[in-house]
Amino acid sequence: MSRHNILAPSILSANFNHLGEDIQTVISAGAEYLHIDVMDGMFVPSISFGMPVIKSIRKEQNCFFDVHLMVQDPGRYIDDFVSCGADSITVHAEACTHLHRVVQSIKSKGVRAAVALNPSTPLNVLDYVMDDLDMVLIMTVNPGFGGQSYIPQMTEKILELRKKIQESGRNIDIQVDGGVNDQTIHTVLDAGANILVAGSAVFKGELAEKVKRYLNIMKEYQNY
Ligand SMILES: O=C(CO)[C@H](O)[C@H](O)COP(=O)(O)O
Ligand SMILES: [Co+2]
Repeated sequence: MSRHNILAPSILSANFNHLGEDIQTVISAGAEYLHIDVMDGMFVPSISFGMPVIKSIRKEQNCFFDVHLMVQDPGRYIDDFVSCGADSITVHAEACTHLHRVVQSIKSKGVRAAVALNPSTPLNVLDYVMDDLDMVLIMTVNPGFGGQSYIPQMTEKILELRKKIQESGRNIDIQVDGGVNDQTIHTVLDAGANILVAGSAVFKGELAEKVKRYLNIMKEYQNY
């Protein structure tokens, strides 16, 4: 079966002194998604950035904005993130009291809907929303910071999710986020992930070279 693999560099690890140029570099090198991490200091300990920053990037960028909301009760902000340019919105199952309602709200705005699961959250919390999802995000670190190490037990979770999706005949992307780098990229692709977030591995290196190298690796897994 043919699989569309996508690289999603996370700007959390970018140098904000020249953010616009660096985004252009990774997109020109072939990255299809730009991963945008919003943190509220409540759901996760850290605070990153919000709507004004995203709006400002959107003024100069047409690429696909993959917005990862690490925000408590994200249903309050769906309209705002759609208006500032999100193409896909990911909410955490753990942050939503009414997950089904929030997913419906994202879909009703005509953008892609995704749910993220923390490492300790089981896959079955998705059972009754799966039909409405375009993507599931398996967190391979505990959310909140860039530059953490991949949690090895998450490989089994990715495998299990890929099996579930295949058996159901659904067309849902599996995204992984956290600790994707030279050492772990083959592991997550082998397990069945097809959208790879990479923050520090891309932005702390030679940007274009890293993106191209990862895209070449991902091509090897197209017919998985
Ligand atoms: O959601 C995130 C953190 O919660 C980031 O997307 C993630 O950490 C990317 O950074 P790295 O690739 O360096 O692990
Ligand atoms: Co993220």
